[in-house]
Amino acid sequence: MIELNRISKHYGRKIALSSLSFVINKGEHVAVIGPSGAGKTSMLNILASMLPADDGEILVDGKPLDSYCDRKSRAQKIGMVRQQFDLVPQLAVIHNVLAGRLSDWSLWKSVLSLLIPQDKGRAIEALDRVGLSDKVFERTSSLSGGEQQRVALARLLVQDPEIILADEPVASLDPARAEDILKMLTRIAAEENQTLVASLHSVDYALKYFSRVIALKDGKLFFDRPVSEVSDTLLAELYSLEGNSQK
Ligand SMILES: Nc1ncnc2c1ncn2[C@@H]1O[C@H](COP(=O)(O)OP(=O)(O)OP(=O)(O)O)[C@@H](O)[C@H]1O
Repeated sequence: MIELNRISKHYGRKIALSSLSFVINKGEHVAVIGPSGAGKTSMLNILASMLPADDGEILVDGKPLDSYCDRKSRAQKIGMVRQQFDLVPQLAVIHNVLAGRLSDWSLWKSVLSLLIPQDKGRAIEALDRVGLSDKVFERTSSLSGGEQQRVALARLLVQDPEIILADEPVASLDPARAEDILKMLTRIAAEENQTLVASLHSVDYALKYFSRVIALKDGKLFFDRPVSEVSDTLLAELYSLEGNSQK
C-alpha cells in the first residue's frame, strides 16, 4: 500500500535520508525507531507530503503520492498526529475535533461551523470513543497534555484517513499517559483497519504496541523486522555511536 523507492533528502550538505526503500502493507502497524537525527521525522514529513524528497518515488496504492494533490483526496488517504498535537488552544475542543472535517467542507461551511458546529454528532461520538465526552465545549488550552493528545486522536477519527502517520505522538507525555495514548491509537487503527506508521523514541513502546519495526540510522535503513525478530544485540548496535551498516 505504501511503497518507498530510493528516497533521499538533503538539507544543504547534511544527508537526512539516503536511498531509503521499503513497503508497508495495508493495515500494518509499523514503529519507526532510531537514534536522534536518524531521519524519522524527515521520512514521515515526506510521506505526509509536507516535505519534498530530493530523489526517489513514493507510491500509495500503486499511484504516485503527488497524484493525491487535492486536499480532499489527500485527507482521505493520510492523516497525521504529532508530538505538538497541532491544536488551536483558544478554541473549544469540538472545533479542534471538527478540523478533521475541513478538507470535506466549503469555506462557508468551515466558517459557519465556528459559530454553529457542523457534524456535531460525529465529533461528540469521536470524543466519546477517546473518553472525553465531558469536555466537548471546554477550551482546549485548559486540558492536560494527555487529554489534548486524545483530542488530536478524536480529530483523526472524524477525518478517518486510510493511513495514520504519527511523529513522536507520546514524546511529551509521562509514561502512564503515553501508554494510554498508544493503546488508544493502536486500538483505533485496528478497529478502523487503518495502516499506522509511528516514530517513537521508546523501543519498549515500539516492541509492545507494534508488530513490525523499521530502524533508521544515519538516514539509512538499519533493519526492518517483525517485533519477534528484534534482538537486544541489534538494538544495542542501532543505538551505539559507531557502525551504520544495514542488518
Ligand atoms: N530543516 C532542517 N535543516 C537542516 N537540517 C535538518 C533539518 N531538519 C532535519 N535536519 C537534519 O537532518 C537529520 C535528520 O533529522 P530528522 O529530524 O529527520 O531526524 P529524527 O530521526 O526525526 O531525529 P529526532 O529523533 O531527534 O527527532 C538530522 O541530522 C537533522 O539535524
